[in-house]
Amino acid sequence: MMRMAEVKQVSKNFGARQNLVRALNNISFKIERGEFVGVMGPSGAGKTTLLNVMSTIDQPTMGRIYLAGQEITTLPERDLAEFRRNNIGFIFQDFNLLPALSVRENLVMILSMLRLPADQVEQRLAYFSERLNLAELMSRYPNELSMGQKQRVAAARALMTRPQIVFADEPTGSLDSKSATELLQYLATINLEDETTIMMVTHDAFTASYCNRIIFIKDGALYAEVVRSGSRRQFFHQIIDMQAAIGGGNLSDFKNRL
Ligand SMILES: Nc1ncnc2c1ncn2[C@@H]1O[C@H](COP(=O)(O)OP(=O)(O)OP(=O)(O)O)[C@@H](O)[C@H]1O
Repeated sequence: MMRMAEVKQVSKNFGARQNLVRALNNISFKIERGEFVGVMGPSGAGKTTLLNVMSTIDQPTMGRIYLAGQEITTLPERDLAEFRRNNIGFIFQDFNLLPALSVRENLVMILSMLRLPADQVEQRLAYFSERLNLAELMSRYPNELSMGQKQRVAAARALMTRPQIVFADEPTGSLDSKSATELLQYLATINLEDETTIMMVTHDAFTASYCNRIIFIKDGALYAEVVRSGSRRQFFHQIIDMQAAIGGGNLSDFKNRL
């Protein structure tokens, strides 16, 4: 297997002196090509920070990060923009759809940056429109979409460029359970069929059970890993058990208030 990502002794601090927050504390791990990795842990553990530094949105305070064999922590901004465009897909909570453009135009704009021939643009639009059930939404504008519909458009936009790695932050957070399951099945399919590597932050054990491996972080450091070996149902229960062990989740928040 080829290495898709490597995080080497990465730390990220916010603020200074008495306001210093160590969001990531000397964390190291690897992701192989084709893995579907979940990131879980209590609120404030550093999950989003980890996703941001790995996806080139933010810079670590210390340490090195490699994506697809390229060290991204030393790339100048100009090269980073191109690296991002060619290699990375983002499915984030604020959908970043351009309000003045229709859904179709939002999607075409992403593809036009890849300078694909027109027939391939149409082909990909058709493929993703069908996969993510967007046909009826194509001529609408973002403010005419529900949260779940926006999330589907955002997912299509992230996947259309056929990135090597997709970073997703709570990608099913705004979806009803049927749409959430569909999106997860779709992510699992492109992970299997296209060997797209996926790294996904989630609080939800059901969502996480679609991954092959879960990295649990606590206080900015690696706490444990759970690798799927049996059925998704068994994996789901392993994830629940680890969530209980790590604490600080919703359940313990609830208990603390009793
Ligand atoms: N821009 C920032 N400035 C200051 N502190 C920050 C900033 N971003 C994050 N932090 C702090 O860093 C720590 C890690 O935050 P992060 O958002 O990565 O956690 P998380 O695990 O994603 O949490 P949640 O599950 O609640 O979304 C927290 O203590 C947070 O308050």
